[in-house]
Amino acid sequence: MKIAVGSDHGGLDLKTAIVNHLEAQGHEVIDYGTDSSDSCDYPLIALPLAKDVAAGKLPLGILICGTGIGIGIAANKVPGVRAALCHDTFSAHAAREHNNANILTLGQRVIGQGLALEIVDRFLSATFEGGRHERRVDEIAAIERGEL
Ligand SMILES: O=C(CO)[C@H](O)[C@H](O)COP(=O)(O)O
Repeated sequence: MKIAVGSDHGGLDLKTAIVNHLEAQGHEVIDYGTDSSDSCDYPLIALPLAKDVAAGKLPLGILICGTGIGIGIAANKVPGVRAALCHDTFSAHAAREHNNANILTLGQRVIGQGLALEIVDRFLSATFEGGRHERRVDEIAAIERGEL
């Protein structure tokens, strides 16, 4: 699978671990930066990745900052993005199965690397269940379009 990955300085170490993990599994990783530990601004990392995921250029993305919160808030400003902050494996698969989340966000300063990699695996291996959940996701899209 082709997967978009990005982080600010607060998520760089975890991003590197996730990139290595995904490539070892045979995924193609598109890295949106950052590439150094210099301080940078997470909205500017989130935006290009979120736009590409929303446009369907990549099916799924992973964004990391210190908490996973700011970078997720920024990504969710892009219509069509459903970014989910998941720090447990149940939420990781439910985010795909129920919410059709297309971006996973993680906080490097919140959870350990081992759990983070398990969360990534559960997020990527889950699939959207549709049905009643599709109606709800469609309602979210209608809110974005100003129709609700
Ligand atoms: O978690 C984050 C946003 O939600 C950022 O990574 C965090 O705010 C960066 O903090 P600092 O500039 O002090 O390293």
